[in-house]
Amino acid sequence: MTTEQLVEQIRKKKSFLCIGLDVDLDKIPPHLLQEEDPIFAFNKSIIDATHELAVAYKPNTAFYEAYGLKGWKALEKTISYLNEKHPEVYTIADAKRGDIGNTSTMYAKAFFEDLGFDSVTVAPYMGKDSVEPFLNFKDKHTILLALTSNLGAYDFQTKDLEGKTLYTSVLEVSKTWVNAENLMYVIGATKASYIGDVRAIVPNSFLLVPGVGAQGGSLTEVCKYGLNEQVGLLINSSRGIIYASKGTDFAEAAANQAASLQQQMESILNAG
Ligand SMILES: O=C(O)c1cc(=O)[nH]c(=O)n1[C@@H]1O[C@H](COP(=O)(O)O)[C@@H](O)[C@H]1O
Repeated sequence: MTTEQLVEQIRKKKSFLCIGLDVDLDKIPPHLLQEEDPIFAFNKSIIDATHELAVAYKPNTAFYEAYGLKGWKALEKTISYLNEKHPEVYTIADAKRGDIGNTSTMYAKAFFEDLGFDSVTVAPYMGKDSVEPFLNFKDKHTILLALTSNLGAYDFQTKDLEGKTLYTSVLEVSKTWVNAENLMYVIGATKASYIGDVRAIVPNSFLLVPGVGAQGGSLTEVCKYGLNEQVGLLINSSRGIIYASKGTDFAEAAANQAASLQQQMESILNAG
């Protein structure tokens, strides 16, 4: 999906919500465990109940890899379901990959060609030649970790490196890479006060912002500093939406949580 198509969906749905499909068999409603594929059954119900409220879905691959072959099959079924039934929805493989060039090419093929995701999260640590193989794919986005939501972000990312912080270097340098227009950046919602500095460097880039909900980030604060002319934000919530109930009403409860965020987003967009 192109950036323009994503923006069109955001305007149409009045939402820049991304729902994280981080499926943990210990947390899903127990009655689903009797299904042949409980992970897919859970995802399908969540998607069916929320697809009009969200513009994107982000399965974090750890939650699928943890269940081996069964987990990977459930991931495949989930992305195929989204691509076939809801092609207007933007999809993110949260895999945080990145390696030497020929290996990154294979990662990119796995997520873009084999599975058919619109985007993948990538770590910038190994530099240009580890990221450009992802950027070579047309109409696909590479979402580079810049300033993450966790406490460990302060270990390296905000440290001074020749007069600038490491994360600002990541933003400045990556902007110069081949097909940099295919880049988006991860900025944690818990780091809202830094978003003004981020926007000074990448005013037009989309930011994927996880950390609203379970991690305590504020949607209003993120929007205050992060919105741009094309909206430019995808706000992710995983646990806060998908585990709203452990009962048979789990999909409805998830939809209520998603609707509450969508309504706040609509008011923010109307006010802008
Ligand atoms: O790349 C990510 O999506 C990500 C980056 C980051 O800085 N922080 C972060 O929480 N995430 C992911 O975003 C999701 C957040 O989930 P919740 O805290 O349950 O909403 C998880 O899949 C995380 O792995």
